[in-house]
Amino acid sequence: MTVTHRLGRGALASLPAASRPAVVPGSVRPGIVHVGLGAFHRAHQAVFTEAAVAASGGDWGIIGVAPRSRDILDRLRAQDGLYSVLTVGDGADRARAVGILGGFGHAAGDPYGVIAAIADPGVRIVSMTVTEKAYRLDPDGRLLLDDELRAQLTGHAPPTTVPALLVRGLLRRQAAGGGPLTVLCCDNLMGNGPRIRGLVEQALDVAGAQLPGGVAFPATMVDRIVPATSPDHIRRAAVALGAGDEAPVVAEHFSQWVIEDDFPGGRPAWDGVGAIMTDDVTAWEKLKLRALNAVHSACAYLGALAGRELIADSLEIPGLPAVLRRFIAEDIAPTFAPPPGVTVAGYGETALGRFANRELGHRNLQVAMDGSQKLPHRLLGTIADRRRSGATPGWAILVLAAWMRFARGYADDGTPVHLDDPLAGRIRTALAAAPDTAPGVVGALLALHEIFPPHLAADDDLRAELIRWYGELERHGVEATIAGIAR
Ligand SMILES: NC(=O)c1ccc[n+]([C@@H]2O[C@H](COP(=O)([O-])OP(=O)(O)OC[C@H]3O[C@@H](n4cnc5c(N)ncnc54)[C@H](O)[C@@H]3O)[C@@H](O)[C@H]2O)c1
Ligand SMILES: O=P(O)(O)OC[C@@H](O)[C@@H](O)[C@H](O)[C@H](O)CO
Repeated sequence: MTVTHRLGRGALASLPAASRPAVVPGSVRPGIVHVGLGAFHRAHQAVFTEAAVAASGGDWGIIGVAPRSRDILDRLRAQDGLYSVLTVGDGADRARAVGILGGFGHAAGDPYGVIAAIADPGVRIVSMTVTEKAYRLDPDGRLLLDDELRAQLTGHAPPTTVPALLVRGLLRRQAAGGGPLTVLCCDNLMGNGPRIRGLVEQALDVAGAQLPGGVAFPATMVDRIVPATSPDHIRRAAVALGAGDEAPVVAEHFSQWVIEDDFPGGRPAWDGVGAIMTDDVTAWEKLKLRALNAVHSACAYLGALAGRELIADSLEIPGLPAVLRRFIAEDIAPTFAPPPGVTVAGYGETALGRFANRELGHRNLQVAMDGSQKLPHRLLGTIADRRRSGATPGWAILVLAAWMRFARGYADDGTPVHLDDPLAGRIRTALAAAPDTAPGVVGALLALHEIFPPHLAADDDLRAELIRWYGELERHGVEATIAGIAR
């Protein structure tokens, strides 16, 4: 099929009825500023919000802010803010346009425009999906200050970073009498609400100010697998939509959102379209980060070392699904009580089924990215909790050993693998100064206090088990190590 025209308001009438947006683009007044206009927001919060506005109304259009590159803004502006979500996984591609984006901002190019949007009284929610590293927090939630950030927070440099946008935006809003506001972090961080509240309080302190009244920071658990869009996805979206789209996102059918209901300025009727509103999201967060994200990381590091490209390929390593099931049942499940009506094993099984969705094309190297920022939230809590109970969580430690092998920068066959991580420099320096042996690598990486809390770094049993697994992976490679466990 040849697609001759591009998505935009003018193309809507020609789209199949099931592919048209639920709201007319530009027709909903903005009530949300969202920072981080990446793939995930466009396939998750934007979709929930559009459905909620279509069903129940409300001025909840979204102003999408790109923090750094303006590429996505150019693509979306050329399409009147429209883009499509390509849903894959059951053999039939489906694409539907989304029209809830009603304005744009660019933090790197026009930070004061973003701050003005945050201060606008019509805006009552500022949400974010900017990846773990953008918050500049250490694993204990301490703000990592440098001269540049300090200058941004105190108003001596343009506020282009996430902490500075939040702080300068809140102060401007307070000065303008902007009214109550909810700051909603939709990143995969444990305790994301309180963590961002702590970030804002520390950053305000540097700015010589205090948290204004009427600002809430609910925690939330977000879940939908949304890989980076590939050229093949762009081609398939155009075919499914019947119009060219330069900004589609690809996603699985599954989508889940659990949110603490603390919105002093109001919120869209997300609960009417499938979101779960709750008083306490902790059990959901632990379930998701420990029984889904950590298992995802396990697939990514073990699979990348074994030379597998996709998450779905990793699951084809003989014996790996069985090892992952034992990781979930023996190490993860004992560490928390799941939400009522959910079992950790059942949830983990569903996650494994979702990871096997080959149509997503989710690359191991994408999930493996930023391990230093992700592992504390998804893996180290499990290890710490099991160690506190006197247990040695062997499967979790195998995953950590796989990350350590991966951090060296080579797959099992000696092919270089790219370490894409904000601490890559620190990691390389630490490894270069240590012997390239199991005890040398494990010792050098455990000493990175930006990743490992002192009680784990000083745990001799953990270290010994890490060295044992690292040695197995070094001697035999991933495939033979996993096969040996299965025997
Ligand atoms: N993609 C998913 O499957 C998924 C699922 C659940 C949660 N999430 C959360 O959403 C986040 C983003 O995922 P995505 O798929 O949209 O990724 P993406 O790569 O498409 O977008 C990342 C966004 O973060 C911004 N960003 C990256 N580094 C930054 C920095 N240092 N400072 C400021 N902004 C920065 C980018 O500009 C971009 O807007 C994830 O890190 C995760 O916390 C993603
Ligand atoms: O998005 P990240 O980079 O925090 O982690 C990579 C994946 O584990 C993650 O994106 C999952 O796909 C997602 O969390 C599923 O909801």
